[in-house]
Amino acid sequence: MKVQEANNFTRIEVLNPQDNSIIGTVPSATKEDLHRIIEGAREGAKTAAKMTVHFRMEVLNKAANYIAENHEKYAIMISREGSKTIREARSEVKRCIQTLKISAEEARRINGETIPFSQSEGNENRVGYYYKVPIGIIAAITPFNDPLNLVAHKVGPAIASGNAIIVKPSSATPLSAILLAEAFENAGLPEKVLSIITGNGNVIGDLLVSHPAIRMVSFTGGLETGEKIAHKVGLKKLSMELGSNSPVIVLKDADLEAAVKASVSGAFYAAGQNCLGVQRVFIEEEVFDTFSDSFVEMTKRYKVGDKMLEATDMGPLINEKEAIRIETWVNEAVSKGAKLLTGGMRDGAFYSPTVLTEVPSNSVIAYEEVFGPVVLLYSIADLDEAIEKSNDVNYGLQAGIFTKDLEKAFAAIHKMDVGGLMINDSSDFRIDSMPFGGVKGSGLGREGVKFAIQEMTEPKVVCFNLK
Ligand SMILES: NC(=O)c1ccc[n+]([C@@H]2O[C@H](COP(=O)([O-])OP(=O)(O)OC[C@H]3O[C@@H](n4cnc5c(N)ncnc54)[C@H](O)[C@@H]3O)[C@@H](O)[C@H]2O)c1
Repeated sequence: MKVQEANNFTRIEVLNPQDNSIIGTVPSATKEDLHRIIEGAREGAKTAAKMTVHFRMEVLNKAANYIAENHEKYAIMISREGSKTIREARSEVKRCIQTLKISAEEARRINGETIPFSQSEGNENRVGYYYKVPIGIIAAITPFNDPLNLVAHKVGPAIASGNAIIVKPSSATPLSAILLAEAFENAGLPEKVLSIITGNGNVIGDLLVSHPAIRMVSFTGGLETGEKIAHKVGLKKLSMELGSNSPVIVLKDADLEAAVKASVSGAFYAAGQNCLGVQRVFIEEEVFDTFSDSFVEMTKRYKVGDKMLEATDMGPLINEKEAIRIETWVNEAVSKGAKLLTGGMRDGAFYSPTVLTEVPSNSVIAYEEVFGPVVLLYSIADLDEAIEKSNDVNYGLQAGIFTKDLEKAFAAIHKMDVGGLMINDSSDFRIDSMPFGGVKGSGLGREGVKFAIQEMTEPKVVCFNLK
């Protein structure tokens, strides 16, 4: 399970986005390095398929326990190389431990069933069953924003189902993935079942996703990258966890205080660099002013600053380039007539929590994924208008609705084009065992351990002719 030892001497610097200090370096793999890793993974796949279920469970639990024992080391790494505050990083470590423990539990539930052959005339003398087999080698490509738990969401299910896996983490945050590999090494996972390859997606990406030895590509990242990869993979399984610009609907009968609190935290968690982050809030006009005033007041109380301080609520963007992109999008909306209620200030990679209203529909920020700390508030006449506007984008990951009216909640359940709808919670709600994924430009397939395992296995049919 060695982290790749690259043949070349080119290294990628991993920077702390807050001050651009160098935290470490990782190899920038070449295609030759990747060929070597894939050859190793072929052996790893044979080893993985032979691992008994109790051994897989033991390894997953041991890795989870190792992370729990070294909790703070993992949290500090997530926070230093990424953009999460130390408090946010600690909660990601907790979730990663959960993800691995759930993977251990699910390993024992990977089963098949008997097939009633006698339903088909002439087959009364046949008996048989199907069971689930691993698919072989999985390529996992992961983004920067949850650098530990999103990797665990691919590695945990892959090991639980007896597969080998090659992880290519984001070059901005590869060190947390390497620490995850350390936990598995410590837990006794055999060599080459898990490999980590670091490098530029544009250099090694095509080969990784199109290589015939890879039987599944499990990607989490942006829509544009996802589409590029989808064109390259060829005949293999594909799972795509992409972005969104998640809506939350607030009806006039809602508990407004709860709606404001959940929407603010859903919008600014990880400085808005969250695929489930609240981007668009549709508020019934009767309560718009009350909601908006309270939302802006709570936003103004957010403490932005040093990620490592306990008191900090929000850290920087992953780099200055991202902060500049967000600034440009906000300025474009304002130049087209949007009203800036608070925020809109940039300082290096930091961008202040920002609230906009009256955003014209032709502003980029109205329909693209902002992936930053910016929320758009809309006044709407009724639920129908909110649903129509929520659905009128190319994304559909998760959404939220705040109402006490069951009938209206069910109308939203039936009509919203999303992978998950949270009633009286923001779009940002997730636990690691629930099915997770989107429709439209938000993705293909589902994660959430049990569901990832389904994607990573194939049913194999066995049929006995007893005649
Ligand atoms: N749905 C989800 O579960 C989920 C979770 C987190 C993040 N995301 C999405 O991820 C995006 C932010 O992350 P990001 O900026 O790291 O995404 P990104 O698409 O820029 O990069 C994701 C990964 O793809 C790699 N990559 C880039 N070009 C490649 C290529 N040509 N071939 C193969 N790999 C390539 C990158 O190196 C990185 O490891 C947002 O859009 C966010 O919504 C989705």
